[in-house]
Amino acid sequence: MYELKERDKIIVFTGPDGSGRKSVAEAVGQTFGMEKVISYVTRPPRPGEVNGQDYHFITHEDYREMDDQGGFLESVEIDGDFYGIRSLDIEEKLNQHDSVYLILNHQGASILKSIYSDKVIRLFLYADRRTVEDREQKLGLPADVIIKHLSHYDLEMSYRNACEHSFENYDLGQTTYEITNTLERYLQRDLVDKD
Ligand SMILES: Nc1ncnc2c1ncn2[C@@H]1O[C@H](COP(=O)(O)OP(=O)(O)OP(=O)(O)O)[C@@H](O)[C@H]1O
Ligand SMILES: Nc1nc2c(ncn2[C@@H]2O[C@H](COP(=O)(O)O)[C@@H](O)[C@H]2O)c(=O)[nH]1
Repeated sequence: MYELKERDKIIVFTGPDGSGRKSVAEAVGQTFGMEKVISYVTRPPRPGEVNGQDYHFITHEDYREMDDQGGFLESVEIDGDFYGIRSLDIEEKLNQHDSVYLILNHQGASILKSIYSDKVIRLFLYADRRTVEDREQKLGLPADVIIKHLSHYDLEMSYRNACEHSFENYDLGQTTYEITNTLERYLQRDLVDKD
């Protein structure tokens, strides 16, 4: 396990699919100059997804090989595919920055918390089921993907109280503002509040 520095923080965005984790994480990441740790996944890319940006898309064989070599800090199976975060990626990014962010389901969030305890801040985002379904339809996700995502909705929602902070996300600007203020307390970058 990589030994974290005093100031290091790992920010985990979690919550149901379609709650807006990616949108908020990207905005907040830019504000704080935080880099995203990109997951490895065995599922094929969806239209518009870019290898190395959204995920590292790899074969089941390559994933198994990396896993056998102890390459993953956390690894989970979701709907028949494997998703994992490589230990080396966290190490390399934290060598360059004091904080990184990840977007994980509740299992991944829980594993990271159990490894790095108070270095991990879990931010739970949510919106009601109908809203996340509408968003995913507007985004053009295939129907079978939306059905899979919605099948996890209740379980992901039940993780809310375990997280350090939770935010309903209906107004993207407002959510981003609230999360920025919350993270500033941990990251202490002396951001000026212009509102
Ligand atoms: N507050 C909001 N109001 C309206 N649309 C939003 C809001 N937040 C996010 N969205 C939109 O909802 C869609 C899903 O958002 P996003 O991809 O950020 O969610 P996610 O939680 O990362 O889900 P997924 O894992 O399915 O990508 C995107 O089209 C995004 O632009
Ligand atoms: N525990 C982990 N969860 C991950 C990881 N990478 C992504 N995810 C989450 O999986 C679901 C499904 O994602 P999709 O892109 O296939 O729809 C979603 O909630 C992601 O946030 C990971 O490395 N570990």
